[in-house]
Amino acid sequence: MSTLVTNIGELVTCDGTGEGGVGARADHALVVDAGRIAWVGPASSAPAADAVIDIEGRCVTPGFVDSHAHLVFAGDRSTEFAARMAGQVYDGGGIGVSVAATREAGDDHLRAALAARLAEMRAQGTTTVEVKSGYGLTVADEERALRLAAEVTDEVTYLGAHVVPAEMRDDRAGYVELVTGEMLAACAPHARWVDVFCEPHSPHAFTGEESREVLEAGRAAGLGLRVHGNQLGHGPGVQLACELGAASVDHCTYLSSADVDALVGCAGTTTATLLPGVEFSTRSPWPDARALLDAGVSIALASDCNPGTCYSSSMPFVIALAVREMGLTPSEAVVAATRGGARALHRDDIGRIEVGARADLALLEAPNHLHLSYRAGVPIARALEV
Ligand SMILES: N=CN[C@@H](CCC(=O)O)C(=O)O
Ligand SMILES: [Zn+2]
Repeated sequence: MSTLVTNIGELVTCDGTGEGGVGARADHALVVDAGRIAWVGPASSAPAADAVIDIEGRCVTPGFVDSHAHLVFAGDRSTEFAARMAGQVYDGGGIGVSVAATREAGDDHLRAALAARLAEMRAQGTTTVEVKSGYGLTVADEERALRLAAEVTDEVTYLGAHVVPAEMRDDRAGYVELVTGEMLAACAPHARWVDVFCEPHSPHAFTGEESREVLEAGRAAGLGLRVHGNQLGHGPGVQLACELGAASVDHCTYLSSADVDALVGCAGTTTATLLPGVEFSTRSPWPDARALLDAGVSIALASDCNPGTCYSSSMPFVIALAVREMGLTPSEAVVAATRGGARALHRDDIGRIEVGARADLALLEAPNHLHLSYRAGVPIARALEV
């Protein structure tokens, strides 16, 4: 069955044309057939279809592609957030609190919590989300998290190397061996990606050499690579991600000029995924997204929704922060949250509204996409059901 979506005041195609590549078109329409975009053009020349949706002059964008989220967890760390707002520094230690609560939780509880978080995201315009494990850290608990994640998304990431769990603190090498051996074997069948928290500034996370072991083992098991890098200070994460051909290196809060050069050099493969909700929730410095874009780095914006460093699932919030604090124009921020996220997942069927792409759409209660940052905090975006 075909559906004509018409009377779109502004259609944001993210097709690479126009300011920031946003490809905004006035008075457009599109046709959806079998879940794909079958036609795009001026509303006045739209073909007939089996059904019609009148958008009444509002704005339609690609659904947001949230390429970094940790959604399988139990427990609450709001007091940790409050302590940080009072000056406490984040070092990854709180992850252990979520690990303990998640191990305790039953499958039904975790499944329901995951579904609620996904519904919250969809209600704010997100139509694709990557989901990581990382709060289990035993073979059975990591396998369970990935199995649950695979029930709701194709973008599933094995993050057994989130931190060294408390019970193995005195045997880091043993934990890396587990992550790259038995745990990987149990988890790889459920996952598309492997990720590692490469952070020498955290006593809980992994060094550059440990991270390399994790990534190389994941790649040998057929997984694509992602890296948490350069979050808490300067470090090897970005260089490692570029060297190994990771799809994405995420955070990039502290970058040297050599890191930026490396990201420019690997922009065809590796996207720098910026997570401004984390800078907001940890009182960290803002990455200079403007400088990265001007240098030729491939950038994306994602929520990093997680119980520790950013318990916000809102891509509009991320867009507003990137505009207000990181130097992106409103158009560039929308592109980074859609087509940029798709690039970070090595996908070209999402994040854009062009013939052949998936019909994953967001509707704005607004005449144009500038309102996403102009009306920060107002719930104007939602996924459009076609
Ligand atoms: N930095 C590592 N992992 C998460 C935080 C996890 C947590 O604190 O629970 C992040 O992306 O910021
Ligand atoms: Zn993360």
